[in-house]
Amino acid sequence: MTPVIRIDNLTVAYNRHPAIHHVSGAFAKGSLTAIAGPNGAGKSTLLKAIMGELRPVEGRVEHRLGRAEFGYLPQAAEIDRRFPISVIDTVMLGAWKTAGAFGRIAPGEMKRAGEALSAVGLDGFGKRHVGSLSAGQFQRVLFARLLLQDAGIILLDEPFAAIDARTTRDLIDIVSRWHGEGRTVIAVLHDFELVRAHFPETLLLARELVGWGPTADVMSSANLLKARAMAERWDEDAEACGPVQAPAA
Ligand SMILES: Nc1ncnc2c1ncn2[C@@H]1O[C@H](COP(=O)(O)OP(=O)(O)OP(=O)(O)O)[C@@H](O)[C@H]1O
Repeated sequence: MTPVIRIDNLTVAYNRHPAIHHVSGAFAKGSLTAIAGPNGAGKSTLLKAIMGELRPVEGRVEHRLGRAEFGYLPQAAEIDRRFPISVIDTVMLGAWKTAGAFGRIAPGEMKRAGEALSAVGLDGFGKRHVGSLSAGQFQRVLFARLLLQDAGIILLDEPFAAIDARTTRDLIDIVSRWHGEGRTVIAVLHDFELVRAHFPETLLLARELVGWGPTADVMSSANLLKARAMAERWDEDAEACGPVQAPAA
């Protein structure tokens, strides 16, 4: 295995309370990994630490990748869709890597944005305001933006939450295509059926690491029980840890 991201004894805290604690391991280049675990297990925190958005209080995330190599889909709840922006302009935000000085759009990017919208089944939606879309349509737009960004590492936070079965199927097809193209995909998921059906690797988290490896091994009944017990124990016992965390520069 060729590791593309190594995690070494990683602890991330909010106001000195650890959200994830002493996590170590590595993501192989081209792997497709689910991050699973109970509510509050630290899944989103781990994703943000991998991106460099949160700074560890202990340990480190190691890679040799620039910011442009990371494509990120935040949780839907973190996005304000009242911002007055069209569908096509939202997709074009994925082209920032190739945008010139003062955000000038490189020739051909508009065409690629249209193609990305087609690929997610949203032909003809370009001029619509994002606030007018259904949750599933908006998620398709965010996938189109990732298609345009063309990143080597794709981080998805609950990409299939609150969307219907057909949209989920279509978006899983895109995830599988990214995997087939050799990209490294890491997705936070709460739906264990989806994890078992579509994700070869799983990182099971309950603030501490419960297991990390082939999904069939990691998602055992014993590990899931352990994860639940660990999460409940942490809720009661979470202690202050390390210095106050500063936001990443
Ligand atoms: N900005 C923040 N400030 C303070 N505490 C936070 C912040 N973000 C998350 N936390 C806390 O850190 C812990 C881990 O949160 P995180 O969102 O990473 O978990 P999660 O596994 O993604 O949860 P869920 O499945 O509910 O989305 C939780 O106890 C949460 O309340």
